[in-house]
Amino acid sequence: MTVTNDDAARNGQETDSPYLLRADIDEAGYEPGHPIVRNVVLDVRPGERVGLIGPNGAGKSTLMKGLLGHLPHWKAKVFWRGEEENAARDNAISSKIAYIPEQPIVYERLTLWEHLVLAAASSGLSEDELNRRADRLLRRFRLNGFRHHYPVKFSKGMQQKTMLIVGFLLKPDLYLVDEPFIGLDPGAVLELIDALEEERSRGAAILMTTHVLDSAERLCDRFVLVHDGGTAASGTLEEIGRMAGLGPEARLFDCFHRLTAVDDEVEA
Ligand SMILES: Nc1ncnc2c1ncn2[C@@H]1O[C@H](COP(=O)(O)OP(=O)(O)OP(=O)(O)O)[C@@H](O)[C@H]1O
Repeated sequence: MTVTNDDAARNGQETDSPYLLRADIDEAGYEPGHPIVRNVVLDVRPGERVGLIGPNGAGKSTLMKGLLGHLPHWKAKVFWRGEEENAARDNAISSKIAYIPEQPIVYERLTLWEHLVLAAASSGLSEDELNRRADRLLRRFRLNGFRHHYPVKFSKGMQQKTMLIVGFLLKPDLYLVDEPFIGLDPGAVLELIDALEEERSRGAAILMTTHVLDSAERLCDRFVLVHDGGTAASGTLEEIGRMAGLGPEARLFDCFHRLTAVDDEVEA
């Protein structure tokens, strides 16, 4: 089933764009001729939280890699505040984005504090600002006692918190967050939701993938559902509920199942 609100808006001729980021993606994949997803529009306004959802293997992480300029096959027009990004400028928008990957990536020989110093240096953050922001984040995510420990020896959840702290430290315009909830303890999930809400009220936008649909429903203003190599639905929960034929009160979980239902019967 394919229902989308975006078809009329695919010409990319925007002026005075309300969007912080808008990507009209023709094809995204790992080799030419084998796109993983086609014809997807991803857009996010300042202060908006958009949930990118879809079944395993639908291409959510692939789309995020494309936005970051890390994908070998990427046929897309990307607009930042209405201005088209020049593909020749590699990673042109990545300096405005904090990417929090699904699999934590930590440097083997750096302590947690050294990770923060490195991130601060690469984005021109002053020492005072680093100390002030880092102190609050380390306390918030309960890693204050681990400043001088090596994240490579942390648990998965602690490594994930390290990635979150590095991302929040930089206060970017846009957060790309790939499956933030799995692996965090319940207290950390609440802190994450609060931290994202603080960032949203500052005007930062959030594009996140997740399978934790009750948290997504609570947090996100709008959703893009990727399935079968394209956009299966996009809009607010109310709009998606209507598209799924479930009405405006529908839960995201039920919409997801309705819109991604497999036609073929599973053989016994
Ligand atoms: N480095 C790669 N090279 C080739 N194919 C890849 C690579 N990474 C992912 N894929 C393929 O791209 C498809 C989409 O993968 P992707 O990780 O984007 O899915 P996803 O929607 O994020 O899934 P999940 O919900 O399981 O995290 C899958 O078929 C996967 O096998």
